[in-house]
Amino acid sequence: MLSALVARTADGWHVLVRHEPHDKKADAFLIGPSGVSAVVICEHPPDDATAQILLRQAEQRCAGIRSSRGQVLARTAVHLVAILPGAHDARSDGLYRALAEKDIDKLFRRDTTHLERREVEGIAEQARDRLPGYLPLRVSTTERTAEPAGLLDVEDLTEDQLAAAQQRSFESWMTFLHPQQQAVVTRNYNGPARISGPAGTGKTVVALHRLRHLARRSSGPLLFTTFVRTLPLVHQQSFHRLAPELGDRVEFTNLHAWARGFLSSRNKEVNLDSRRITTAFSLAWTVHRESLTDLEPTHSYWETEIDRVIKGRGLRTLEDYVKVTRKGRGVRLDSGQRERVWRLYQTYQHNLHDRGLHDYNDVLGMALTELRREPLETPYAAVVVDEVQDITLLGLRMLNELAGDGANRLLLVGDGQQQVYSGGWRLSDAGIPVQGRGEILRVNYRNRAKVLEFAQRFDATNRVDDLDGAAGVALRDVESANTGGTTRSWQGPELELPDALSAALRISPVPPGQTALIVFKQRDLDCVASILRKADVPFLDLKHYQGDDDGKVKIGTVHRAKGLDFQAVLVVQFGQDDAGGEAPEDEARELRGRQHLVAATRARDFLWWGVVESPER
Ligand SMILES: Nc1ncnc2c1ncn2[C@@H]1O[C@H](COP(=O)(O)OP(=O)(O)OP(=O)(O)O)[C@@H](O)[C@H]1O
Repeated sequence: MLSALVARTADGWHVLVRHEPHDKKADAFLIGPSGVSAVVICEHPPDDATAQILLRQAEQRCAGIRSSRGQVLARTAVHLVAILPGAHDARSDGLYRALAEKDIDKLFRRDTTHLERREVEGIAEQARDRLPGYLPLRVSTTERTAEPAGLLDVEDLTEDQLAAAQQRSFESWMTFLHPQQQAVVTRNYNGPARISGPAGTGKTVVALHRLRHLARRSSGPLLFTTFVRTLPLVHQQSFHRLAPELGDRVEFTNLHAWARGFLSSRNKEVNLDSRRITTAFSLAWTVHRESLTDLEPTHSYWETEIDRVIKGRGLRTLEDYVKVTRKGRGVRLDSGQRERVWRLYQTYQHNLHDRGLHDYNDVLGMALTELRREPLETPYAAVVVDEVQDITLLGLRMLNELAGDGANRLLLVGDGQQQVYSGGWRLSDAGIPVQGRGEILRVNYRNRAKVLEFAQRFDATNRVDDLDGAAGVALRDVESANTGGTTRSWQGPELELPDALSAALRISPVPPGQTALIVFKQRDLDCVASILRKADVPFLDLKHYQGDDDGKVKIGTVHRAKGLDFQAVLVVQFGQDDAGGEAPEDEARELRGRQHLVAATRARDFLWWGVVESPER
């Protein structure tokens, strides 16, 4: 059995085998481009207590292994694998991956590799010192046949390949973490906790490792959720690679889908129809337009007021609305003016009710009420919320109720600087106390230096909030972990945009499948989609993106792109009125700055920024 593992050393894997068998220690350690695995070979699958001991031992033995960049081997990156020689089939149990002998090849699958050769060599060398009692075994190098699978020899690389190899190290987060990231992954929080920090500092990476850490120490389901529909699916793919043994124990779903599924499980009917909701609002606007246009003529400003302030904060009475601080809203309203807005809200509510409709806030409100009436039968061991800055206060209250009280149950991850919707709150407004349990990550790992420098120009000088009213860290103050990168700018009339985009795709060193084209409004998306179609460039709307590399350029608005990253990003900004142009100028400018910052920080290596001079279409 071990010989099957040792045979892989010809392909650049390292195997360290115990001198003497011991039922509470791993039989071998396997180190390769997929990371580090402690391997036990046993007739029967280990029970939980034994698996926990094996895992802890392996984690402790490997603790302190470092990468050449000074990162530490994540405790959560050590896998436990049980090989069952007699079994026909084996099921993973959450603590370890179980494999029948015939399935051993799964350990070496190329799609699980994420470390470069020098990183593997570095780990193996340090592991030898940390694993007394284990002997490194190798097949003789003369038996070496093929080039190591998934590994590259630096001397043999052309410049292009070298660039490609550098990209791959972006996945090393599956094995190596910054010491601060590592600390947050395993820290014990005696209540709700919060991770904030500027774009690209690894907040999601930490959240995924933490999920694995918590799953290893608990039973029952765990939940990862965000506001954006497709984001959880993309992160789910990464998580399955990080923690294949956990199968579906961690649920990845967006907030509203979760709420709807939950309500349906309680036989509560939800009637959510975006088109009809818009009509309900438009009809209300027709009635109240005259009383509000002197304050602000664009109806979407008031639509946002209802969505993010009145309903989003769960306000029930005019008295509450008069008292509330409308953080981030540009139009100041005295109590008489708020009364006028309230009437618009009441008519809108009336219209929804008449049509038997629910809007997005209603769904969250209903789920909150239902959870308060009767909590989940099987509570989540932990709830992790990503991109929390764009969730409404009502959504936060629901999540807090869902997670329940207790240590390590609720983790909120976000960055106030990346808020792409208007309206603001503090976590304490939702009754979520995080004092003493707030972490700020400060090292940007995603963006190459030139890209980061470009993105920092969108960093407003305003004070950055840590999501709870205290000072946070802005993108301009982030430490950069990468060098290099390329940025290009273009400005011209719309007529020349097709040629400019084609040229951008041509000069980009990155394949189309790793490239995203980001705009700021839905109508701009239609425009760039039509350009790509005419140029025969295959593309996929980010609405349907689930993390696969299908060779197509991904296109979408910044609202869809947030939380994601791509090797190359092309941004098309139409004129100066891109973001939330409906709001009064200060608010619009701030929102626009944040949206630009989010768009620019999606790029890892190559960023092209195009400004279309004439917005007329
Ligand atoms: N420890 C690490 N080692 C190597 N790369 C890392 C590490 N942590 C993060 N990264 C890289 O940085 C990228 C960004 O990480 P992540 O998405 O977790 O950041 P974020 O703070 O959530 O970003 P944003 O707020 O912009 O969505 C990852 O895709 C990964 O490539």
